[in-house]
Amino acid sequence: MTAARLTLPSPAKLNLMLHILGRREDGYHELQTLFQFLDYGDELTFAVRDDGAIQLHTEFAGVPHDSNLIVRAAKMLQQQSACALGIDIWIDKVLPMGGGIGGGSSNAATTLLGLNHLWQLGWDEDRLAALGLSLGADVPVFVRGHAAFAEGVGEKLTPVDPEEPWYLVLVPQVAVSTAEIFSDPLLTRNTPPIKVRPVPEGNSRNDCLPVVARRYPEVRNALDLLGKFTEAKLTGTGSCVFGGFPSKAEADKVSALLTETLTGFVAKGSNVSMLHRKLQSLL
Ligand SMILES: C[C@](O)(CO)[C@H](O)COP(=O)(O)OP(=O)(O)OC[C@H]1O[C@@H](n2ccc(N)nc2=O)[C@H](O)[C@@H]1O
Ligand SMILES: Nc1ncnc2c1ncn2[C@@H]1O[C@H](COP(=O)(O)OP(=O)(O)OP(=O)(O)O)[C@@H](O)[C@H]1O
Repeated sequence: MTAARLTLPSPAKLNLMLHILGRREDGYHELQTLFQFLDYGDELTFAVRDDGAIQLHTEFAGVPHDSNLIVRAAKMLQQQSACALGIDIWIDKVLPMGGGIGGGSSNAATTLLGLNHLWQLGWDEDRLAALGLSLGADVPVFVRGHAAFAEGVGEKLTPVDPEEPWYLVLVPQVAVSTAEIFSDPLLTRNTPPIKVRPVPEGNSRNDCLPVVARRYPEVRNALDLLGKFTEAKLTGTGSCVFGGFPSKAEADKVSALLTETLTGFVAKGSNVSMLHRKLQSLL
């Protein structure tokens, strides 16, 4: 019998590179990006209710429950599967919002996979990923749970296995709006598509970086600081900045230099998301 209560991780992601190829008629941008997970994230706890209600018990500053991706994912899955059960949800939120590390999208994916399990719906990954895409471009990769080269708006995924270094992720104290960056007239939108597979070395650029760095001095500072120790990169549309290190000790050493005004965390890169490792262990 399936347990009626479940705690699951909701990991962060990094975009190891991000190219913008063009803009579609609906305003969304065609991308090529490389996703890898971090062994670092939020934790969601779910408890089944039999009255059909969907209740999030943790308050989010600035995000009403009706627009929270956790609640939206749960309601959409309940509706589309015609499930009569409900759910109580709690979250231990550690991922910064508007940081480009996919917290909201990851929470939505953890909710979809957790409820599929607890409500015993038997939906396959294709169906859950398609539902996830309607909630956000980054949701499908979290549903699939494997590092991937992504195309389209992020939904055409090819699993890949890049190196898994330790990362130091800097968290500038500013939230960047993804929509605002994608609508900036100065954004580069005509990078030629990479046609060779696997993606050749040296394609580590993020096309959003010049626009984000121009708008946010906090992000510029973080890039300058980390750039003294390793190649410093922007994830997604920011605000987080990251760099890889061969060992935890080396990442920790740089992390120890951070001040109260610029914080960060050290985490291992992972090609199989910790959500999927946990779900696998339940089977
Ligand atoms: C930048 C990335 O984080 C890279 O992983 C993602 O592409 C963004 O994914 P996301 O946060 O799930 O984005 P969504 O919530 O789907 O979109 C937020 C807004 O960003 C813009 N947007 C997003 C993705 C994309 N490929 N093109 C866009 O133009 C759209 O204006 C959209 O209204
Ligand atoms: N469960 C949630 N967690 C975080 N943000 C949420 C959630 N639900 C809705 N949001 C909204 O989504 C916005 C983007 O949050 P998110 O944490 O996904 O940003 P991000 O890391 O920049 O994402 P991405 O890398 O996908 O662009 C938040 O500012 C918030 O308004």
